Amino acid sequence: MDSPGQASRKRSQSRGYESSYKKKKDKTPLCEACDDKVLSGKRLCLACLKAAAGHAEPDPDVLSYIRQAVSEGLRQSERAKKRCRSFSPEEYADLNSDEYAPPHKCSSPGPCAVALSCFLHCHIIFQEVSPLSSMSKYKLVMLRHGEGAWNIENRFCSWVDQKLSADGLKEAEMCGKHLKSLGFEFDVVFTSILSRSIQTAWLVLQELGQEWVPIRSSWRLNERHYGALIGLNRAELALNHGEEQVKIWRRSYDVAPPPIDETHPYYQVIHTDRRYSFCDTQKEKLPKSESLKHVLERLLPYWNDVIAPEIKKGKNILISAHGNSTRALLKHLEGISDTDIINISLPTGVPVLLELDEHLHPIKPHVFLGDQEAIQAAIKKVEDQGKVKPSDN
Ligand SMILES: O=C(O)[C@@H](COP(=O)(O)O)OP(=O)(O)O
Repeated sequence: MDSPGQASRKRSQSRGYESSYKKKKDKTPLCEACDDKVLSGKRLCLACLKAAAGHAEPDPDVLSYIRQAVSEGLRQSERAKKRCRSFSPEEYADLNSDEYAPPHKCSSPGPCAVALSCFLHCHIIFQEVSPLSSMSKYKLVMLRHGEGAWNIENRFCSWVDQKLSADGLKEAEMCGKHLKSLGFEFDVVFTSILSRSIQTAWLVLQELGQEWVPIRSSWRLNERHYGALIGLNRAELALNHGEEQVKIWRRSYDVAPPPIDETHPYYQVIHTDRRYSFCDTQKEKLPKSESLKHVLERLLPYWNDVIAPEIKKGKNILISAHGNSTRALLKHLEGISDTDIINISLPTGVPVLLELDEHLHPIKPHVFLGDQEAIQAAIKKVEDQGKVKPSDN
């Protein structure tokens, strides 16, 4: 007797992928990759889900289904995530999720294996089903600069032009070495106009032996303007305003901190800085405080008009920017929801790889390159910056 996987393989092979994919549009309760019964409210039967996750030998038809579902799922991320959350505990148990614990912090409220049905947040499907990688047309590497002097002091640095710390210099060099070991070659590097992002780009290119690669800098890739919070210590703010408020200021999508005004100790330093005289926006119109939404709004024209066309020409791009400008771009490209973006923090000096199809839609979730355990620890450290220090209690 055929196993469920074999049965589904035979059925989908005899029928062809096209017809099974069309079923999705008819909203039939059958598996979208074969004719088997689906798990309640799911798009695939258990056999196909397992095959997709690498539990069983992947079926070419299932793979080709997943390829399309991935790009559609990413475009319709809100809908896909709702499905993900409706996975029942029995279904989850059946998928033997322990074995497939995610290598990253998944924002799904349940165990990450639930994401098997939404093709969005879980790396498993994408990492284990290797043929998917052949869909990648462009590889975009993004980077939060190496540690800056004020990162160590736990102060909001934002538009204050701090240089890299000694560790930050090492992080940038290590990042370059790592990218070299992976064989990356860049054609253009984009940075903000803040020194820490430019210095990081220099060091990365130096380690790669690609110093000749042009660097293009724009204020539109600058870190978020943190308004009146600039220069303040996050842990002290958490003590005075509560950790929740600090998290809202740092990670919410559409809440901007109070604006900076002329009485602020760093107002003159920032707003009379010569570099802002040559932006594509009048100096007076530059922000005095920004939410992540504002960052995305000022970054998008640069992405659409300058960066994306370079990628489409086939150039390999590195973006050496900041925690929040990178988060904004990731949110846009991956269709991350306003609520899920709250749970994403980026460590310093760690390259983030995003593989894109010809329309610049990601074909799988972003991946942090490097030692996953160390990266998770670094992310936690960034998150903890907004908490009260035990000794301050
Ligand atoms: O402005 C800053 O201090 C940090 C971000 O701070 P958080 O959003 O992590 O609090 O930006 P970056 O170091 O990436 O330039």
